[in-house]
Amino acid sequence: HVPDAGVLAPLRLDGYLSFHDVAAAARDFGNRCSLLPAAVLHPGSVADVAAAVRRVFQLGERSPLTVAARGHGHSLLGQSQTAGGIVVRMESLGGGARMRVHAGGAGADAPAYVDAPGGALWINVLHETLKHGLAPKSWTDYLHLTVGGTLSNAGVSGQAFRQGPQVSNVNQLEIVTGRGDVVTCSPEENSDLFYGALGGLGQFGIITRARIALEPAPKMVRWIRVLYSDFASFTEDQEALISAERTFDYIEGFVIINRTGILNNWRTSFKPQDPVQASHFQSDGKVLYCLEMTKNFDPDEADIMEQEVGVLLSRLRYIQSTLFHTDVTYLEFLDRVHSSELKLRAQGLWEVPHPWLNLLIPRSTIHRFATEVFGNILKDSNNGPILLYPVNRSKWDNRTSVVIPEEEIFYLVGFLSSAPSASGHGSVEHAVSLNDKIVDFCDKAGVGMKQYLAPYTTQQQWKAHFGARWETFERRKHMYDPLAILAPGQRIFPKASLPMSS
Ligand SMILES: Cc1cc2nc3c(=O)[nH]c(=O)nc-3n(C[C@H](O)[C@H](O)[C@H](O)COP(=O)(O)OP(=O)(O)OC[C@H]3O[C@@H](n4cnc5c(N)ncnc54)[C@H](O)[C@@H]3O)c2cc1C
Repeated sequence: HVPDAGVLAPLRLDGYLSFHDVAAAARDFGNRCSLLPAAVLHPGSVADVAAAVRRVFQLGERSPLTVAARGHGHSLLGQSQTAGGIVVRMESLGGGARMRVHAGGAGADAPAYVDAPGGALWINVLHETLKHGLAPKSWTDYLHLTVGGTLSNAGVSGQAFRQGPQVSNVNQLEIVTGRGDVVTCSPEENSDLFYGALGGLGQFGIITRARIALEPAPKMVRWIRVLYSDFASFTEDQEALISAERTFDYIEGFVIINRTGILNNWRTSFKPQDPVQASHFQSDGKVLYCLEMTKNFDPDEADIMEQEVGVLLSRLRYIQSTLFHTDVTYLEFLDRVHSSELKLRAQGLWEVPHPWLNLLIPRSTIHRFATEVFGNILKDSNNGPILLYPVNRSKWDNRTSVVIPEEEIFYLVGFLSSAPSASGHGSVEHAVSLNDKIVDFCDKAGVGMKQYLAPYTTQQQWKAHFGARWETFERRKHMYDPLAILAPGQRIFPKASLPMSS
């Protein structure tokens, strides 16, 4: 049943409604789910977004129409799609011309920020702010994602241990609610909606603008990798680094099980002496752990950076012959995954299915988790990079909708699998069966895991995910999107007349 999006036709829009590109809006990065919308709205203004949502709201609960904001469509399982509804192409409002950089003044009273459209790609926010010598503080590993898309999840990368996730670095939002109202919100004004929308999986409104905190942009980056064969030393060093006062500016880590093939190494453009490809280092088939760090520096003060890095490295217990580093610009470092994307695209390997699994594991159970997962479940193979790095809970604002483990330190563990073949080890089925084993282990062993970018398909699962926070999440839904019009692809609140799809 395809509902009639023609009900939007009488609207006077600054942009336009299209019907020919519905197939493209039924795809995402996960490439495992395809829900065909009735139409795609290319908004020319925030008023267009509000008018479309308001119209659907006015149709009432008997109308099956829903509205899905689509960022860059980098969801994994249809989260930015809608079956038979309206997809709002947020990138139409994402251009640099709509960005406003406020350079701020001296002192803490006038901090710098940028007002960026919800549909702006982070790479474009970076380009725009760099013109003023400024940059956002917290990132994702990949910048071709939208502001509204990552803020609806959390936005986590190697800066989060110090700066918090991206949702901790926003001062104000402009939101179109599920009633079609345009609301400005911040910690001081409409704070319930502000915190609800951050990590809110698009459930309470469409973010049309975000005020993002800025800092002076670093010029250069010393980018360092070292290897460990011992998991305990690897994680102890990571934890010591994220807890220290004077430390690196970015700290991540990854697990190296299978060192061959572009699909296992796509995540980075780290060039000069990539340890992942360093053939001279023999590990006898053992699992290796790579600690990745950066130190920002001004080329005029490279000596100071060298000294500081030397002191920091001297406290670590990595395998001494495996220290690799390179110096790149801040922009090159932040945009590092994009060059790999281009290589994969050239080989047709970017559009393959991506059965990713992202977990947040408390510090107290990370060893048990690693023993089972890397020693047993994934002993011989993996289908893509595996990230593993700690962050501190105190940097996450617990008033947002983001769900994280209870402990002060927890790990982000990302299994970024690709499934290039229809059967065998490279298939979706194989990757999903490994993911299921990992999740199953976590449940049975009481690991205290929470999923990030969770692909749950029933409200029961979501209730378990939110735990004690479910009541607040549900209350906010009734308040801001009472007809459950928005982001139906998250499968949290089915619109009354629509069956829950999986
Ligand atoms: C290669 C790659 C690397 C990644 N690296 C990281 C990483 O390092 N850290 C990290 O945290 N995440 C990472 N992600 C995940 C990323 O945060 C999610 O894919 C997220 O969905 C953002 O993608 P998007 O902007 O394309 O949004 P979409 O996938 O289009 O949308 C995501 C969800 O948000 C909703 N939405 C979209 N725009 C808005 C808006 N303006 N207002 C309200 N709701 C909206 C959609 O309806 C959907 O439910 C990565 C993803 C990929 C593909």
